[in-house]
Amino acid sequence: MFSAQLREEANPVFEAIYQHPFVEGVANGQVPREALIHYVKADYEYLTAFARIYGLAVSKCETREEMTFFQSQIHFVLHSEIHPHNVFCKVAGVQYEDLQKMTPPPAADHYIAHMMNSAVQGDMGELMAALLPCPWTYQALAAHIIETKAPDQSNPFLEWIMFYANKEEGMPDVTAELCKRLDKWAETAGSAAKERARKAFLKSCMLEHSFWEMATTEQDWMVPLKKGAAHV
Ligand SMILES: Cc1ncc(CO)c(N)n1
Repeated sequence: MFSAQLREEANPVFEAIYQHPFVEGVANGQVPREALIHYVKADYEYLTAFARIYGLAVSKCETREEMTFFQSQIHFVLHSEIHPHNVFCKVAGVQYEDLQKMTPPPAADHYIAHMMNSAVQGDMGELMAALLPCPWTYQALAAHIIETKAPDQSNPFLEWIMFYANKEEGMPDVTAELCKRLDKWAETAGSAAKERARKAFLKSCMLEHSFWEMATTEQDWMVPLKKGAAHV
């Protein structure tokens, strides 16, 4: 299966994500407050972009069944994913509303631009391949935390972990859905198209890792502008 091949090739990136200090901090129930805040600020912008990209996906669908899937994902990103953000806000002791106006730092900006580019320039396979590491790496890292740490109520991130591990009632398995659709696409796609999808997938995996690093180091643009001014 195409998706299984991609997953195999990306394995070093998945392993690096499991070992990233931010992810280990979630596993151990301790992440620096500033890193949590930086993450939520950037991820709010990232998920807004993600919803737009799912909108572009809707515009490329051939069938209503596909449209229904992507529109349900828009709803998931805009509404359900508020929950894990609120878990981080609660631990950091901040109001979610106060974190909703960031200019995405370079790594987040790069990831957003890569997904947008794949959606605009690519076919449906490339688009899905660029989007897939988002649910897949989170589901995998959450499953890895459960397996290795068996977190309980003493971990303040427990609900975050359970959310992304897909342990909540009625949660759709987005990773499985996207894999199924990507594999179906790959059955008839040519080798050049599959190569573009492969590259888009691997780059998104790398950018997932960069995103954790961006949060941990509180990455920002190099030159500060006047306070409150947005970067271009
Ligand atoms: C950067 C990033 N990747 C994946 C997810 C999971 O949806 C998220 N919220 N943010």
